[in-house]
Amino acid sequence: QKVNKNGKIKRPNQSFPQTPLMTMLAQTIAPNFVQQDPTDLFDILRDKYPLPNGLQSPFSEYDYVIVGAGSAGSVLAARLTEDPNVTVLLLEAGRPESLITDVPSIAPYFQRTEYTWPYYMEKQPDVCLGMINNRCYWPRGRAVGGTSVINYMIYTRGRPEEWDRIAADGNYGWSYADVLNYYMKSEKNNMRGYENSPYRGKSGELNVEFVSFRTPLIDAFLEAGRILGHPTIDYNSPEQLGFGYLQATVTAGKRMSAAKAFLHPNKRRLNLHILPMSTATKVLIDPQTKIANGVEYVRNRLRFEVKARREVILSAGPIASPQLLMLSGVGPKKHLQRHGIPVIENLPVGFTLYDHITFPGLVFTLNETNLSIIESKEATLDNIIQWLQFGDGPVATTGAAEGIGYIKTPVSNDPDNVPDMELISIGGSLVSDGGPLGSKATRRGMMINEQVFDGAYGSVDNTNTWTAFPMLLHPKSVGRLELKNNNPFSHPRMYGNYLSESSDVATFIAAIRHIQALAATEPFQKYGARIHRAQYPACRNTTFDSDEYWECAVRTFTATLHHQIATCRMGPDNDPLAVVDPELRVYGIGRLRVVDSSIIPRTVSAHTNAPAIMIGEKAADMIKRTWS
Ligand SMILES: Cc1cc2nc3c(=O)[nH]c(=O)nc-3n(C[C@H](O)[C@H](O)[C@H](O)COP(=O)(O)OP(=O)(O)OC[C@H]3O[C@@H](n4cnc5c(N)ncnc54)[C@H](O)[C@@H]3O)c2cc1C
Repeated sequence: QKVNKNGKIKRPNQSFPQTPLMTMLAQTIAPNFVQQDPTDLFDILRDKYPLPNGLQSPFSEYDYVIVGAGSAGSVLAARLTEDPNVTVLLLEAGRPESLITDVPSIAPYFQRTEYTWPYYMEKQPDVCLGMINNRCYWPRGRAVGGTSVINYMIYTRGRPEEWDRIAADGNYGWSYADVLNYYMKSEKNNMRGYENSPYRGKSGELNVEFVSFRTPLIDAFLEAGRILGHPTIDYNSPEQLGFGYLQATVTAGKRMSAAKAFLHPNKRRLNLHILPMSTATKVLIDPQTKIANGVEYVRNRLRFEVKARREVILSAGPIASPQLLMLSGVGPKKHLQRHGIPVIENLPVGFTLYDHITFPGLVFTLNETNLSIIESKEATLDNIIQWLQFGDGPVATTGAAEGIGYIKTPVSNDPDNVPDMELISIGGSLVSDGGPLGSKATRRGMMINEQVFDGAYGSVDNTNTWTAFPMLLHPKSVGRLELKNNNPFSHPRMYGNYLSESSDVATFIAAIRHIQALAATEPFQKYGARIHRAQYPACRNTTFDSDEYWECAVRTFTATLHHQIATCRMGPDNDPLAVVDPELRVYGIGRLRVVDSSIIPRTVSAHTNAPAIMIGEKAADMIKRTWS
C-alpha cells in the first residue's frame, strides 16, 4: 500500500486488496514486529511489550484474538492467559503508556496527544455553542491501557438498583450482586477506613486509593453536603446516597491504568502476545457459516491477517467496536448497503448511544488566596520532585477532582433511591490553569472556544475559585452512531442528541440550584464564595440566574465526561435494540463477542472505567466456561 506524508495508508474508499506477496513479505520482515518506531523520541519513557521469548513475529493463529488493549481488553487478556495452554493475541492501535501519562495532575493534557483518538460529535445546532466550531470533542484513549491511560482516574461502580434493572430486562448474570463480585475481584482497596468493608476487594490488581493531595475546598463540600442532608460516606457502597472523598485508580500517587494493573505484570507470559501500534481493520467472518475466524489488521503500514481458533473478541471501546462490526458486515442492513459493505447480519449496531454530559461553567470566586489549586503556582520543581519521590503533593491530584456527591433532585420521578445527578467537587475550576503562563489544558481539552471563554471568565482567570461539575446520570435523550464510509481509518459519525428531552434540561437546572445552595452554606461562605456572573454570547437576551439563563449556559458549555455506552447494546433476544446477548455474543454470528463499555445497555451512575474493567473480568469467566 502507498503511504501519505503523515505516515497514513493512502487507500481507496473500498477495503484494500490483499496481495499474497505483500502478506508474505510482511510476515518475514521480523524487524517490523520487534522494532519500535525509530522516530519516537519518547520511546525511552514508555513501557515496552516485546513478544515473549525473543519471538520475532506473532503466530498466524491463536485461540483468542482480542482487539483493543483498553480497560476491558487488558483484564480480559490477562485472565484468559492464566491458563498456560491458552494463547491470546492482543491487538492495540496505540502505543504503551509512559512516565508522563503516570502524572495524575496533567490528565487534562492527554485529550489532545498521540494517546488520543480525536473524535468529534456531529454538529447539533442547540448545544456545544461555546465550543470551537460549535462541536463537542469526544476524545478516547489510544494506548496500551486504552482510555484508562488518559482518563481522570475516578473510580465509581453504579448503584445497585441500576444493575438490578439491567438484569431485570433479561440480562441474566448482571444483577448488582453478580457485578459486585467482579468489581471486588479486580480491586485492591488501599483506602484507610474501608479495610473491613464487605464491598471492597482486597487482593485484586487494580489499586484504588484516596487522592493524597486535597485542598480545604473538599472539606467545605462534604460539610456543606452534611448541612443539606447528604451524609459523608463511601459513595461506592450500596447502602445509601451521599458525598465522599474521591476514590481513584492510582497507586502511590501515580496513575493505575488497566495496562499497569493487568498487562505489565503479565507481559512475560509465553502465551500472551501484545502488539501495540497494530490497528484492526476488519473481523474476518465466513459469510456462509457466519462464524468469525480471524482479524485483518495493519501494522507498520502493512496488512496482516491472524486466525482465531476459538473466538474473536472486540474490546475496541464504544466507538471503534461498533465501527469494526459494521465494517465487517454486521450492522443495520440498509446503512451497510449504502456504504457498499456486504451484509452478513442485520443488527441495530449503533442505534443506542447514551453519554454523561456536564456543565463545567458554574464558577464560584473565593475571597482567600491559597485555597484552590492554581497550576502556575503548583508547577514547581519542588512539587515535581516530591511527587517523583513520594507520590504526593499537588502533582498527585487527579486533574483537581476531589470529591463526589450523588443527589436526587426534586424533578426526578424515579421510584427508586437512584440519583439523577452526580456532583464532582473540584479544588478549583476551569480558570485554575489559566493566566499568562498557564497551560489552559482543561478548557483546551474540551475544545472550548477561547473567545467565548475569555468573554465569560477572563476577569477571574487564574484566581481562587471553586466549582462542582453536575453530571447528568440518566439522560432521556438518546444518540446514535453511524459509519461515515467504509474506510476503517475514517471516524464514524456520532450524534449525541444532547438535551433533546426537556426533562434533561430541568434536571441540570435543579442540580445547578443545589450547587448554589451548597455554596450558600457556612463552610463555603467563610471563604466568601460568590457566583461568577459569566456572560455568554448566546445568552445575552437572558437574565442572569434565571432558569432560561442556565439552560442557555448549559447549551453553551455542553461538555461530555466521555462515558459513551450502549452502541453494541446487550439485551435478551426479544430486545429489538440488542446487538449482543447477556454473554456478550454477537447475535447471529458465531465465535464473536464484544467485551467493553459499548455493551452497557442502560445508563448507570458511574464513570465507565471501573464498569469496563468489571465487564472484562466477567467476560473472561463466561468465555472460560464456554470452552471448559
Ligand atoms: C478524557 C476522559 C476522561 C475520563 N475520565 C474517567 C474517569 O475519571 N473515571 C472513569 O471511570 N472513566 C473515565 N473515562 C471513561 C473511561 O475511561 C472509559 O469509558 C473506559 O476506559 C472505556 O473502556 P473500554 O474498554 O470500553 O475502551 P477503551 O479503554 O477506550 O479501550 C479501547 C481500546 O481499543 C483500541 N482500539 C480502538 N480501535 C482499534 C482498532 N481498530 N485496532 C486496535 N485497537 C483499537 C483503542 O486504542 C483503545 O486502546 C474518561 C474518558 C475520557 C476520554
